[in-house]
Amino acid sequence: MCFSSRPKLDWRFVQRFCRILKILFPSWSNQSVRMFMTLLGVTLSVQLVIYQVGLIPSQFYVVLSEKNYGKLKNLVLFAVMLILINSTLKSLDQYISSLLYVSWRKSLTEELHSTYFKGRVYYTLNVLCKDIDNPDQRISQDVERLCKQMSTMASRLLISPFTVTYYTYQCFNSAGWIGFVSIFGYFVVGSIINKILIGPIVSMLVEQEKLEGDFRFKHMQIRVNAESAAFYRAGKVEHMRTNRRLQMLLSTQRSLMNKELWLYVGVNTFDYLGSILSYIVIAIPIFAGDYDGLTPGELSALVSKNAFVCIYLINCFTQLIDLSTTVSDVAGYTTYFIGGVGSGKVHEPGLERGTPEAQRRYMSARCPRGHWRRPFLSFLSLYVPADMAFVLDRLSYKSPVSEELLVKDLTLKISQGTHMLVVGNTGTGKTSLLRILNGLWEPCNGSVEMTTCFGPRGVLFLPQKAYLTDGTLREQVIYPLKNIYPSSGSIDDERILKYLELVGLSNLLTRIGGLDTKVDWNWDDVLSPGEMQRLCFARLFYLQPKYAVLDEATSALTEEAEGQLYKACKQLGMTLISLGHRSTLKKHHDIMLRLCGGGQWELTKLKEA
Ligand SMILES: Nc1ncnc2c1ncn2[C@@H]1O[C@H](COP(=O)(O)OP(=O)(O)OP(=O)(O)O)[C@@H](O)[C@H]1O
Repeated sequence: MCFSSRPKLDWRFVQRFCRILKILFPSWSNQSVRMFMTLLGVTLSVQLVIYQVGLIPSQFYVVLSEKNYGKLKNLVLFAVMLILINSTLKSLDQYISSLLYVSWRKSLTEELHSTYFKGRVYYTLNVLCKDIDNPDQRISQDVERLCKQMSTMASRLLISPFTVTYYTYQCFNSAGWIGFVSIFGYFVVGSIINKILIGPIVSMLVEQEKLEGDFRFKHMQIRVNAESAAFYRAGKVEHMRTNRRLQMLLSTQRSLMNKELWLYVGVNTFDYLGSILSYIVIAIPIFAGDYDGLTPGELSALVSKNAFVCIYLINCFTQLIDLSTTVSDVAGYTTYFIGGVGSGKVHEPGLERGTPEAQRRYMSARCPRGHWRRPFLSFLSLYVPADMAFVLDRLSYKSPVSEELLVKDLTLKISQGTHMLVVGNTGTGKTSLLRILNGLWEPCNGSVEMTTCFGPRGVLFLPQKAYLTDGTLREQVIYPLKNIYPSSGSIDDERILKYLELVGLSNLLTRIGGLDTKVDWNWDDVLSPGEMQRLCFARLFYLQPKYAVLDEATSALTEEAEGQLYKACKQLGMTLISLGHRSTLKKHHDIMLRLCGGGQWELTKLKEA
């Protein structure tokens, strides 16, 4: 599922929001539910205390007009006590809200992570499906904002029906039905104006979020490629380009602020008119003579109480309006992303083939040897012998953005012991063939079947860009395994050291200070491209797959080093499928697949069997 339209407040939105609620409250016994219930209790108590605090000024009017010293003393003590209780409860409310925020952020982010890293969703979202901008920002920043907003607003929203009913009743008591109707009418008018003013702001907020992400991404791009940029002495151009992104962001922010100005005028007018309205609604029964029998002190107390009740009722309504703004602003887009991605229904080419069985096998790295294996994608009804890695049948494929076929009707079997070299001009689709074999892209026609598993003892891909993750040297070597072998395993240490030596990186160990030394640098910044490629080969030797697919994996090495590494691969029993431009690669392979462009290809023998 790729996202193609902007978020709307519709039925789909409600469904997605419910999905989020399910993640936040997975079961009744869940810690979040308990915390939320406590928060609800505390918020309710705060409301009760606030009501008492709100009545204090009116009581002061009475006591002061009576000049009663004894009552004044008691009232002061009562007021101080209420204020202490109020501040304690409010602080508790804030504290529980913060805890709830952390707990919700954990649940929501972990849920998103589990979908994002499932299969190859992260690849699909970042490379193939461009309809979601900056997924990283959605996961890190938007989730944070949504959880913060919800933890502060949710409990208040839930108790708002009670507070609204109670204060409506109080307002009706002191100012009659005119008071209640005027305030309700005022709220309706305020909401309509608010809705009109907020309309253009929502879409602009979404745009601003996108530009914010783009600006941050530009800085990240420079951070990751600082050395390359420095070689080009690209400071000036990068300065200009980064400033351009900043300008775009700031100009959107400025337009947003211009539009927000009218919203602020509306909101502030609404707030201050509300306080005057409270006096107008009490003025009506006073002028009508309903309270003629009251003393000036009692009348002041009534006006004060009525002002508090009316203003608080307006405040309750204002909170509801604020919440609708929050929902359409932050939650709108975030829910769109979280509800959509979190549902785990992002279309992912090849996932059917790789998941869940293949993924499990890939990560657990326990591929049985010497068995007949069931194909992942069963276009053949027969079982395929275990000495075969891929069966391609009239396979045609193209790039996702083009209609032109890169390769047409390719039929081929890749079997154990037959090393294959794939060559061809730039852009003829060599790496794309690997994407198809790996299930990252879908073929247009024909079929491709992987008849062995991913990972150790199956197939391992070394991509064109050597990828080093964060972590220790050991973690680089055992990648993508997580912790199959305990870090204290000495046998494992011996193997790792042996392979580091074999690829000519023993000095790295001395430099870093050990296999498990924690590093805080980015490996890409401290290793040369050749060292990175060598480290990837150490990884390959450590994992010892039956089939190694190498995409220009030796391009940064000398021919001599390349020869040594290929020899070591073969000694370890690997069958090689290589992509590359160097003619020296031919001698390490048995067959050669040449991609000629325009869908054409040819297969030739390099060595006699
Ligand atoms: N993610 C992508 N989205 C759209 N088009 C892509 C994507 N990746 C690659 N392409 C396009 O697909 C075509 C084949 O690319 P591929 O990477 O397979 O080339 P190649 O033969 O490996 O080239 P090289 O020898 O330079 O590595 C190219 O035209 C490329 O621009």
